[in-house]
Amino acid sequence: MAYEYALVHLKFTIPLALVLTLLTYPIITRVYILQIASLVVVAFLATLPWDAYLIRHGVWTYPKEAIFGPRVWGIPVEELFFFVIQTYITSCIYLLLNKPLLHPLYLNSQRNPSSWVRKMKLAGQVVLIGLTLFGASLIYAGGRGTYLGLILAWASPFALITWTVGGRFILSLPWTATTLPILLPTAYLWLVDELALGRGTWAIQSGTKLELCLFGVLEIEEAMFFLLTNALIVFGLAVFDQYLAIIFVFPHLFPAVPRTPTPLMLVESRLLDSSKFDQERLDGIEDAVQRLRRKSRSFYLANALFSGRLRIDLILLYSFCRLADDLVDNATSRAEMLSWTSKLNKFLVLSYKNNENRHPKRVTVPDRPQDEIDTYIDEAFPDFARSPLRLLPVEVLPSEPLYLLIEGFEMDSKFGTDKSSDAKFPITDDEDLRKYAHRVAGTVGELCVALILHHCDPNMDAQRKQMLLSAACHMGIALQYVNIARDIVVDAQMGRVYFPTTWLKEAGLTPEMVLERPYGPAVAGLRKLLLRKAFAIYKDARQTMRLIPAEARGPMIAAVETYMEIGRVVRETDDFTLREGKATVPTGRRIRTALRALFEC
Ligand SMILES: CC(C)=CCC/C(C)=C/CC/C(C)=C/CC/C(C)=C/[C@@H]1[C@@H](COP(=O)(O)OP(=O)(O)O)[C@]1(C)CC/C=C(\C)CC/C=C(\C)CCC=C(C)C
Repeated sequence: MAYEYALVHLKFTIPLALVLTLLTYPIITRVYILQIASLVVVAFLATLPWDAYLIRHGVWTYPKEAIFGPRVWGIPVEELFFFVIQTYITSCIYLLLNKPLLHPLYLNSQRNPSSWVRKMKLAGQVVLIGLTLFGASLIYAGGRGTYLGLILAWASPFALITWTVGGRFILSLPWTATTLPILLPTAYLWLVDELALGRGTWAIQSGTKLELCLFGVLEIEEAMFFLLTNALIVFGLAVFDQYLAIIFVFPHLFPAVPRTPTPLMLVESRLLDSSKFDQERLDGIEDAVQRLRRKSRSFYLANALFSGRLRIDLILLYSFCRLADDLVDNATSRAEMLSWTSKLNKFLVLSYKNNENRHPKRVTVPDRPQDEIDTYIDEAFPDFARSPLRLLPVEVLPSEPLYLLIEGFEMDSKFGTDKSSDAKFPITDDEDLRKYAHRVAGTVGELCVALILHHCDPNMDAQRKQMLLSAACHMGIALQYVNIARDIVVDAQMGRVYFPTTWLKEAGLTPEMVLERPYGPAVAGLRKLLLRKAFAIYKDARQTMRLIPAEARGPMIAAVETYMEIGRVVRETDDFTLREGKATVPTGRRIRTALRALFEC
């Protein structure tokens, strides 16, 4: 029996902790490890004296034969371990449920809280003050309310502090990010507690408890203990995430953020007046996330795997790329296409010419004077284009790939031009195809790597950096080939045929024939040829992804693999189905692909 309590850990808490470790391992970051570690220390120090008091006053008792002996301040080491493992379990569940969220999007409640948020925050404070006073009164009265009083009088003040500091943010998060990570571990630990109480592993001394059970032999006080302590853990993590979100999302407030924000930065973030928040930036990031969600399931899923400022900058880069591509694709004439590419080029010229000017302005507060670039954006672009342009992180992106990206769109503008010129189908041979793919996608890979290096390893040696940039460029080409292979029908409807004219000739086709009938055995053969090339390029570049800095490696591999899965689906899909338009990867397969990528990297 000496190991009865230890067996509770071996059977119930440690296995769950191991499973959660496996699940969170691919997405956990250094920042999050520090968050959990800090919380474990706080939980340990806050619980130790309280626990020792309960044991010294006989509220909690442990049969000698249930524990294997060593105690700290009279607390069995198995109990001390419980503080740690409960905090760890609840923290991992919180991480898994919060990872998909981009926490900066929930900062609006700091500056413009809804009346509901205000009222609920106040209500929470009133309830927690009430619980504290009620707990104190139960302790004062002594007797059967003692245990419940000790729980309430100890946990409620800590909950009141975290709720006061983070209540608006907590209330603005989805309930799946706050209530669920409280209830799931609480329910699990209720069951564990009920079993342990039933087996006599530990006991609550009669005369100190209300003799009420939630179910079975689970005392109401024990149920309240686990509910309140898990709420404390989640509130604490949410407060951390609130301050981290402020640090990561406002470069004008925190221009240089180390890979792990310092405690001083967290304090600065806490003391910041929310009037200094750049609301235009928050709204622009929200707009970018919606654009990502609407336009790319692959990259929307993958983006959730990234963290910190890198995640935000990748979303902003995507938003710019997608905006530029849509402006050109939605144009109704070549002249309009070229008008957009010309305006985008001028935007880049102004941004990079004024980069030094832009840089200070980009880091100033939102009421910055309209500068040359902002004025140009307002004059030359529609409303929906303004935030993707304004928020492009030009200060950390090389300009050349962006200019080449626009050149790629200029190649798109040649499709469908006047019948006489052969420019009607600008992809005449393999070289044109490769050049086009390099411009619209290889450049994107280079830009992604530039962001990764800036945020994760700014001092990477030149040779390794060059290897990454080259591989990223090739990987972008591979993804573009997949995109073309999938979108033959869709592209034909836009008057575009990306198969090189030389390929078509060899297959006995002309571009006009593909426009007329973008399916059938000959087209399927060309699609297979293009996918073979895509996977050959992918295979070479894929090896180099191991050089990506660790915290971005898994997520980036997941982004690439979920996109290449489109190519695998297209390879498996019969021509008739493809005729109906884009082949898509079922969400479950997409998620499995991303998880496999995360666990294999
Ligand atoms: C996680 C995250 C948010 C990543 C963002 C990646 C990014 C910035 C993508 C922008 C893609 C884009 C819209 C480019 C404009 C031109 C275009 C449309 C290119 C085609 C993309 C398709 O995007 P989307 O899914 O929105 O459109 P469809 O629904 O498919 O029509 C392309 C297929 C090219 C995409 C190319 C890349 C994302 C670069 C790939 C390379 C890397 C990520 C680098 C990998 C690193 C190494 C070392 C190999």
